[in-house]
Amino acid sequence: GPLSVVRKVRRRTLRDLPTDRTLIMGVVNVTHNSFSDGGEYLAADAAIEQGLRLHYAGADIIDVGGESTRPGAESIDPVTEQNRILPVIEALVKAGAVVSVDTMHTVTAEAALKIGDVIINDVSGLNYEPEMPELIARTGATYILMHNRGDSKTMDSLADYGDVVEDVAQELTELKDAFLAAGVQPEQLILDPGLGFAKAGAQNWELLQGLDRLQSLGFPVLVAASRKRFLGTLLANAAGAEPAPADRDHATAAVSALSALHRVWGVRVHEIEPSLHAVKAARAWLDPESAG
Ligand SMILES: Nc1nc2ncc(COP(=O)(O)O)nc2c(=O)[nH]1
Repeated sequence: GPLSVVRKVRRRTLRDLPTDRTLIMGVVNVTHNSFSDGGEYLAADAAIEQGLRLHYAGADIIDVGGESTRPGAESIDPVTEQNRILPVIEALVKAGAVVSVDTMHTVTAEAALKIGDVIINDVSGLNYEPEMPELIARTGATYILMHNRGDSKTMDSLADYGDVVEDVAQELTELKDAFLAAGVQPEQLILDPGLGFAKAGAQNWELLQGLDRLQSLGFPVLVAASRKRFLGTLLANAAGAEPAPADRDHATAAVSALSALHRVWGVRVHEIEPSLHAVKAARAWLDPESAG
């Protein structure tokens, strides 16, 4: 397997990462439909190889998720989720990667935190599990608060906003306040507008245009636009045919560059190099002395 090639390396945490540029979070979705054969073992092995590929391609963080968050996706039970992702998390932590765990389940987050200093990346929005704030407060883990409404089955029907930027800012503030009230320290929190979650088409672009408003809440912001449907819509050809997700990486890199120009904390992407080059160009644009 891939672990035979991994030397014993020092485990790394967020503190080892660059602070002068937007961070690159690579995506590893360990879901049975991510891999052609659907076999769990092969999914884990392939997921570890994919995670190592992204790590060696320069990803600062590897985001490991076991549950598809596509609109309408079936929710999976935490045990299935843990069986899928804990082996992958362990291998990547041992390889020296900084890992975030994409989970809505407190039990999965707790199990992952036993492996290492992982970031908890929770897409549930205001529907977070009641025990999550206490776990985050108790462990001191870094927690990504993402704006969402409803669940994978209802979120598309909940995309009604007065002013999407103001409404998302307000709902993220409610979420943030709930976690602070549970004893979570401000420096543990990262905010995320949840592009594609209870947002339709142009609302995603309005949120990107309103990035400064979200950053004015006083927390680092993660932008996760990579390969999403609203990019496909943008790139549709004259016949209305949209490029496949894997053909949206140039538009993704453009959004990464623009996000980095706004000094966002990080961008969550499926392909590393285009966005890594994009955020380095933005850093040089903002600070020519840093251009080497
Ligand atoms: N923090 C955060 N996590 C996420 N995880 C999965 C997806 C769904 O995208 P994918 O299925 O392409 O990974 N989007 C987000 C997101 O927007 N923000």
